[in-house]
Amino acid sequence: MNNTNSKLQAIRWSRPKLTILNQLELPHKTEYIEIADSTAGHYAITTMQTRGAPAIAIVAALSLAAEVSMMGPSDNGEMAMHINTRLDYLKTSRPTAVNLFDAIAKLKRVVREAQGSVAEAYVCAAEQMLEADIRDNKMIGEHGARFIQSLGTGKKVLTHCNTGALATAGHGTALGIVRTLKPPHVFYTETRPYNQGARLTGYELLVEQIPATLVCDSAVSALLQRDPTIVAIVVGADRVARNGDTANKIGTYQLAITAKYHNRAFVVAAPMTSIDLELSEGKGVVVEERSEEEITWAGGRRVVPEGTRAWNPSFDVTPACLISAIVTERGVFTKNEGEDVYDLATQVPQEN
Ligand SMILES: CSC[C@H]1O[C@H](OP(=O)(O)O)[C@H](O)[C@@H]1O
Repeated sequence: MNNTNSKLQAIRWSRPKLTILNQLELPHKTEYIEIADSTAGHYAITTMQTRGAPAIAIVAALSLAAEVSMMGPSDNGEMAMHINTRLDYLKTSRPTAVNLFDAIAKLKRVVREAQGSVAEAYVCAAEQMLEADIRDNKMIGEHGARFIQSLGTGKKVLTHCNTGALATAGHGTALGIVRTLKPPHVFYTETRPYNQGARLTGYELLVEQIPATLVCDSAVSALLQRDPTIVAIVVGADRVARNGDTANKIGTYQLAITAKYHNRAFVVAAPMTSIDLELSEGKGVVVEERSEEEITWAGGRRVVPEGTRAWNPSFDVTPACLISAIVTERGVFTKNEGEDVYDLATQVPQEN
């Protein structure tokens, strides 16, 4: 149900059992761990055993679906109160990706409007999120591939972080465009300090047998200077504001700057679940800051002098003026002539 390649199923759901691929162990070990309830779901998200804006929302929703499925018959009122309390707890797992908050708001509405069993209504809604994400990603892949091809045939692209099947329910967003496009070559960044690129995107591209080269985050400007056939940088998103400002993995902003300087397209791939139409601009995004140890330790030991301090923001915000196009499942959106910002509330057709 989740995606075409079983090696790349980040999330496995067969009611009432949820298992996730422990991404802290990749690429050395392919280990699936069972998530039996919302406490385990919160832990898996906070520790980044599972990560990626869409995947975070889906694992949160399904972790509570697993819990609810095992609770047996209960009063609808009590079940609704339990579900809402646990959804509020899951909200505290990570602050930046809007997908989690969007999913929780939708699930609370399902509980409020349930006609029969609240538990059944909740579990069905959580299951539908898994299926919808794959559908959306396939559409993003189609729209995005066509857009990149319009920039010139047989061109190479560069991507950042991991936005593939390991960050979603399957196929992926920016890496979903790469999967659909199948460019002659893909460059991907390490994406320090968690190394989503080196460990996860590299793993996906090797499994899919797409020709690719890993580069350090710091090598991208030199690479664009050296290789004019890299036609676009394609990245994912954790939260896109109404004006197009985009919060994404740390390092994205400087990729957008160098893309602009080297006159290459800078493309954001974002399902509607990553677009926050209630946020007018990027200034309002809460950027998660993670532990210094994610930078100062590696392989279980300190790799810097004792006493080193580190700043470890997990995301940055790229201004809309640096973004050439925003690819969603509903189409590709560009800024109007002479405009430095988008108006996604009017540009993107709303769900009927
Ligand atoms: C389609 S994944 C979107 C987004 O999530 C990643 O962050 P993290 O690995 O910390 O969860 C990265 O920012 C991706 O671009």
